[in-house]
Amino acid sequence: MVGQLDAVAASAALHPIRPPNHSRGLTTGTTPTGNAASNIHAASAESASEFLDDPGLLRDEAYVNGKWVKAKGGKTYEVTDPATHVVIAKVPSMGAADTRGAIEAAAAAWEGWKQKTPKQRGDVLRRWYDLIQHHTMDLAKILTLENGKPLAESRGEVGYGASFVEFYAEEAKRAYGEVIPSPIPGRRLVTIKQPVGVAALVTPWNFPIAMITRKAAPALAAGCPVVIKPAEDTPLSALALAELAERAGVPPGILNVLTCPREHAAEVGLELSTSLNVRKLSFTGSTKVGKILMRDSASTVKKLSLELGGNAPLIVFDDADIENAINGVLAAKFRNAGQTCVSPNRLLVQSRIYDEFVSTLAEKVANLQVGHGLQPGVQIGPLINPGGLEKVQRHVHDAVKKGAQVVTGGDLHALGGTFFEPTVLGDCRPDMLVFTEETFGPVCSVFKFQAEAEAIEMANATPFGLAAYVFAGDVGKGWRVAEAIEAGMVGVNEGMISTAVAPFGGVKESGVGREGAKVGIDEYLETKYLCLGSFR
Ligand SMILES: NC(=O)c1ccc[n+]([C@@H]2O[C@H](COP(=O)([O-])OP(=O)(O)OC[C@H]3O[C@@H](n4cnc5c(N)ncnc54)[C@H](O)[C@@H]3O)[C@@H](O)[C@H]2O)c1
Ligand SMILES: O=CCCC(=O)O
Repeated sequence: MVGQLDAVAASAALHPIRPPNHSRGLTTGTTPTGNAASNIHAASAESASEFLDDPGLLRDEAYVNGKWVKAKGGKTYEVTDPATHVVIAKVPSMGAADTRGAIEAAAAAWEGWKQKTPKQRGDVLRRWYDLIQHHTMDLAKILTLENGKPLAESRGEVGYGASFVEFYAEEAKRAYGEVIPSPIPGRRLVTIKQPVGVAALVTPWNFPIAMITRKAAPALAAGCPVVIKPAEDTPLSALALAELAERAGVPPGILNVLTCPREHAAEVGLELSTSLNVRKLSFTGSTKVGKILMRDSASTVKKLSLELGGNAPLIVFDDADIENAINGVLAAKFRNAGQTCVSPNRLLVQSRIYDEFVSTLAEKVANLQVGHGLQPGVQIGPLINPGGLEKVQRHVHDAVKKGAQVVTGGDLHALGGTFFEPTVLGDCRPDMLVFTEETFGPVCSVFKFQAEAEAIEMANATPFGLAAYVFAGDVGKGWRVAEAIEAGMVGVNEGMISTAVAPFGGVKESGVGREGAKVGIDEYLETKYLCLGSFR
């Protein structure tokens, strides 16, 4: 089946980096240096069968109703390695008609899945979890190949993604209802939880495994079939997950994966959001697309979860443990080269420690190793695509033009392509794009503040409210500021806050609903109230 895919997948990792044409001339400094990274020979394998322990995980067809299928029109589109721009696979270019087919399959399969006991569904999820864990290394390689993040990070993401499957395998059994004391004699009032129905899951490229499992695991546990539309850049991780779901015994029609290029995303999204058969839509991605899906879903009044963009503040008070704060920044900011929705976007540092903080941070940032994610020791991979690079360049350019100081980095990396230098910008101000928009790249923008109230005001001066971070020696102050910040999640003296057992989500234009934790399964359940009369 894999055929040609074997060769391209492996050769991608052996290919020199080439700059995308339109990355030239966008920065204030040097332009890409062509194949300066021609020393990248990250994979020693000659073919995917050597590259992967289990080549069967590399699928180049979509998965609908328990079958591996092509697009109805027979067309495909190319998936590329963002580090080399080499084509690593061609997958079905699906559209509205394919989407309708997948929704119908899911709707038809629903009854059988709903009728299984929660324990039976949990057992299937447990097998899926075991398989994901068993194939960690292969899944991580596929992830790095299509997303670009360092292999160690990909392994971390596979573990993180698997933890949602494990959590909801257990949680399936705990979808409890309630017995409500009746205010009227002779009645008994109870609630039961029931699966909402077919769930459409639209996911981004930055965490191609974890963003799927964070949605699919609670949906399946609750008794909902899913139709997954992964991001166009990273369909291979989704297809590998579907392969493992099939092996785990997920019945036909219960988990479907549609692949489509960016130009078909709107028609697929419209079909998912307007279909009467789809009763739940869960989306992770930009606020712009989230608003479109929210608007279109109104026509069928769907249950919605939206995990959208952020613009996280990270506040460092002058009594903070500076080393801990810098480690927090490094951990939170540079995950996936800064392309993480909870990455701190605005570092707000109190004036007394500002200079020391900026110079120590810049020293560490300058030492981060940039390269192909499959190369040992690499800490920062490429940006996902030329569009992502252009945004980072535009933000840095705007900041410098308005008076920011480039303390380290600030330009395209010598590797060329979509690699950008890990950067620290000092003297940033609120009129800059780095303050008003999410940069989504390896850029630390540092702002100075004098007083606590000013820091809170700056932190909240955004329509977004996903994550925030506070570093303070005085725990009372850390708590007080955490309460005052408008965000769904706050790390206090901690930069790594994500875990399957805690609720993940935002306020304001960062979204609605929560994923993970025990509340995550409620997003796929309806509460039904039963009033039993005639009790004597
Ligand atoms: N809150 C979170 O949990 C979270 C997680 C990851 C990314 N994000 C946000 O996502 C953004 C970057 O990711 P992105 O570029 O993939 O976002 P995006 O919104 O462009 O794409 C996300 C998904 O939506 C699809 N899509 C695009 N247009 C669509 C349409 N009209 N209808 C239906 N689907 C459509 C894409 O194909 C992809 O699968 C950032 O703003 C980031 O903060 C948020
Ligand atoms: O980028 C979005 C998800 C990141 C996370 O779950 O920590």
